[in-house]
Amino acid sequence: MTAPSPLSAPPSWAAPPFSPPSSPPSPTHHRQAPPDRSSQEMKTASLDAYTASADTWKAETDALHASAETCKADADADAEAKAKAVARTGPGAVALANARIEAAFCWKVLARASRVLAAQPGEPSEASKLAALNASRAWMNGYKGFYSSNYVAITPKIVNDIHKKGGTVLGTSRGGHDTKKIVDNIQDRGINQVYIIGGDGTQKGAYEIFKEIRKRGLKVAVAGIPKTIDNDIAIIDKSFGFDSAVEEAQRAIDSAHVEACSAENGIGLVKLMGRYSGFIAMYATLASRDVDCCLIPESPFYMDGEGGLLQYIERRLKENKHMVIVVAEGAGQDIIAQSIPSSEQQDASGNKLLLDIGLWLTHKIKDHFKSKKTEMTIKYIDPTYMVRAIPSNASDNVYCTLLAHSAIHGAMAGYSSTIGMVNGRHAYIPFYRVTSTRNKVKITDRMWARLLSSTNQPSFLSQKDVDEAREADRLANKPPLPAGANHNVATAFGQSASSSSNGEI
Ligand SMILES: Nc1ncnc2c1ncn2[C@@H]1O[C@H](COP(=O)(O)OP(=O)(O)OP(=O)(O)O)[C@@H](O)[C@H]1O
Ligand SMILES: O=P(O)(O)OC[C@H]1O[C@](O)(CO)[C@@H](O)[C@@H]1O
Repeated sequence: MTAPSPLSAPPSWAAPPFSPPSSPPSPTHHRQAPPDRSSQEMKTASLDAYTASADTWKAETDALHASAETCKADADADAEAKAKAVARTGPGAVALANARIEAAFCWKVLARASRVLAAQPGEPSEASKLAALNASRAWMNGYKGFYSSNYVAITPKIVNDIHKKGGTVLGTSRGGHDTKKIVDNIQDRGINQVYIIGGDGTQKGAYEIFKEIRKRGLKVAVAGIPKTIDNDIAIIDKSFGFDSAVEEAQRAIDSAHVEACSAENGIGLVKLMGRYSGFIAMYATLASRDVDCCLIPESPFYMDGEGGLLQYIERRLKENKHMVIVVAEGAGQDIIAQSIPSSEQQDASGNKLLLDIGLWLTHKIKDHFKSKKTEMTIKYIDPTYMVRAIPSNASDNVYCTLLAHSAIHGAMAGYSSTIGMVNGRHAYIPFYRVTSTRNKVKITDRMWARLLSSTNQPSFLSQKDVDEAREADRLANKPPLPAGANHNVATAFGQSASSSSNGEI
């Protein structure tokens, strides 16, 4: 499809074509009339002369205008031909075609919207164009909002200061992703761009919507915007919300440190969110520098015996008289399952519910020191939703703005993808790359080594564990093959596969 045809009439902002003044300009000099002719004759003669010259001017101007139009048309045709030539050969062929489809489609939408809004045929007026573009809508309370409640119109005024509030003005929910109902709603309402904001599960839901839209041949761009405090979304450097959560988690660790220092053999124990990844615990520990032990799901540990956690706690209290332990909520699930039958319960989205490692550790440590008849005081802090309910910080506010800009640019050009920062640059990432694996802390990477040197904790790992972890990382980061990839692509893909820089920020 070619780019939308230029407007038939010049755009309203174009200056009207020059036209000479209807009444001849007053002469800039006064000639003395000869005494023998009547002044009226003279006036008529001079008026005729000016009218004739004005007509000449108009004719010349019209001719100039006509040639300008011709030149412009030639220039447009030339540019179009050049663009086509580039598009046929250059890598931008798909992007240009998409852009044209999108642009043509947008004009149609705008024209339709203007007819509705301004009840007038023909090209959209400026006001109706603006109104149509402003017809942004938000579906409330997550995916089920597409079909269980009406949308709300959002305007610049409504969203003006939402970045200063915690939580989400759109509301959220788990479960309720009915792909058919969602896409039916999108199709029935003539929506051509959908922006979906959320964590790894949300991105998976966005991918399902994209596949259904593609199957139906709809011209709808789907933009997935990653947002979760867990930072567990693959490929991207970090997720929006992560920095704010780390900042708040550090405050909980500071409180645990104060309490631990205020008691004989005081232990401050903090449990932090992050679901099955330990990024919040790792980065809050590095930020705080008052932590003696950080336990995350990705780094197994054991309690008893030589090199175990209880032995380390005893040693640390002897050295320092107090200590701070940070535990990610997903850590130690294998150990707890040995004493508490794993519930296998799930939330509405299918996420496995975690057993409470914080309470379990608190009781285990208390029982241990009681059995040793050693004085010890443990203060357990579980900030839970406080880490998530805070307004986003400055770093996340800027990141969020850039994500929004990138998402809109991509959707307006017709792309469907997850948007995110990869190695410091914003990128459009195919949904299947983001949804095929989860971002987890790599305990063989430098960042975890930096943590171990910061806390001086034992790695709780044998060489066998480290080798197994390296192999698991390698396999987890081998990019999945695109659907239907042939042998050559598979080989090429295998060669180009490089481990993503997850976990390093
Ligand atoms: N594989 C999937 N296919 C379709 N929809 C999914 C899938 N996984 C999750 N969803 C839907 O995406 C929405 C959000 O998922 P979930 O509750 O797991 O939160 P999330 O996006 O992972 O965010 P967070 O990790 O911060 O909790 C839910 O409505 C859920 O039903
Ligand atoms: O809000 P809910 O359903 O209690 O879920 C809590 C989970 O959500 C998150 O905050 C974000 O995924 C996790 O860190 C946490 O485990």
